[in-house]
Amino acid sequence: MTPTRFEEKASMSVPQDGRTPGAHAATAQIAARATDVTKVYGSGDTTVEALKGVSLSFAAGEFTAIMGPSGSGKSTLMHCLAGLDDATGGTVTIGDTDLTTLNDKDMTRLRRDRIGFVFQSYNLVPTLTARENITLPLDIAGRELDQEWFDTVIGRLGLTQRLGHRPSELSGGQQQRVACARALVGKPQIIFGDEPTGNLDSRSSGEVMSILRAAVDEFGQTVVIVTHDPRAASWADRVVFLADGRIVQELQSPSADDVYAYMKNLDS
Ligand SMILES: Nc1ncnc2c1ncn2[C@@H]1O[C@H](COP(=O)(O)OP(=O)(O)OP(=O)(O)O)[C@@H](O)[C@H]1O
Repeated sequence: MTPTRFEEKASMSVPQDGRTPGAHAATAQIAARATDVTKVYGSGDTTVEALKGVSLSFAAGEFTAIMGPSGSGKSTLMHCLAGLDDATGGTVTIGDTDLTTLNDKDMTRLRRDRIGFVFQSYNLVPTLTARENITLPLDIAGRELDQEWFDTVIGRLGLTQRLGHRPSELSGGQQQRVACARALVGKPQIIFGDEPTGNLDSRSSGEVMSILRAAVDEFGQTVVIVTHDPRAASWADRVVFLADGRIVQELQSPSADDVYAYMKNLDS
């Protein structure tokens, strides 16, 4: 991503938590960083080296897609970045916070307050309405809802008429939009998506990707997703490819065809 493009995006972003777009561009350059991250599962004969020294930075206001063959370490990397799993070696930072220094309580608080998640399986609470699902993380944290921001997000996601519905009364695409709203309303520094379009048809998939794109372009957030879908990846500013636990390539603003061609190359 060129600096010009970043500055353009930062100037369009909505101020958050008192930050101005200018300050966003000037100070919050790196939203997350992995430095020489390793991850080993098991021991002895069953040892699996899932990550073999991954170093990667995520600029604030940037949209990154992580791709690679099955078993290449994508989910492991995302889980380590998001504090859902511990790295075996190396460091992971969210903003200025080194995750390896946090105890369980502080880690839970960081995940709750500074990270948004969108999962393939939506992870909505079936007994709660869409509105209750969206505000649940804030309710648990005892944080006040920013009603204006809530209305902006809900309007942008086309959920205004669906807030009273339970997940079973919503389509898959609508459920994933509720999950996106849940990730956005708390204004987290960074949103992680683990195959957020994995269960969706191409239309719903496009809707969800356009929302994540808007989270970056209009709301100034940072988004990192894991995906197998070249079309989904083409919404990102850059696509990072993993193979066998290592980063093997990065493409800047690729088309779906570029991504597809590189994946074929990687498979062969
Ligand atoms: N809990 C675990 N215990 C042991 N091995 C694991 C565990 N989780 C992942 N692995 C192994 O680590 C490697 C990387 O797995 P990971 O799920 O990160 O890959 P991935 O690229 O996300 O794959 P996929 O695209 O199939 O979801 C694989 O060899 C996998 O079998």
